[in-house]
Amino acid sequence: MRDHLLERVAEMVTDVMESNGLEVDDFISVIFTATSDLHSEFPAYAARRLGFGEVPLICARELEIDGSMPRVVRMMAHVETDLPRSDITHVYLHGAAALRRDLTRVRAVPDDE
Ligand SMILES: O=C(O)C(=O)C[C@]1(C(=O)O)C=C[C@@H](O)C=C1
Repeated sequence: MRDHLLERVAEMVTDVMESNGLEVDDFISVIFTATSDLHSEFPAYAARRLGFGEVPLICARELEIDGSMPRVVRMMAHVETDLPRSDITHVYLHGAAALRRDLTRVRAVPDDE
């Protein structure tokens, strides 16, 4: 369970970086949220293992809204980039690909990949 969370968070952080041409030094800070059914590890630990040791990180609980998708880790990154907001790629992996089909620049990876 813990390994799965660490692996999936590392996949998310890496994909956000690759999809937006970002390096660790471009990150000002990152907020992770996890749904209240996730207990095995802090998502920030996965980021630290990728070299984010000097980037301010924090983990928080997602709101428990009735009917919302379980077992989701989200990240909001504050970054230095020359990309205009419209060119930022938002990454939704596995089951989370269903969350924001309205975004125009989204890189969604379905659950079976
Ligand atoms: O983007 C997501 O991950 C969503 O679930 C959508 C949404 C939103 O309505 O904008 C909902 C809850 C999250 O806290 C963040 C964003």
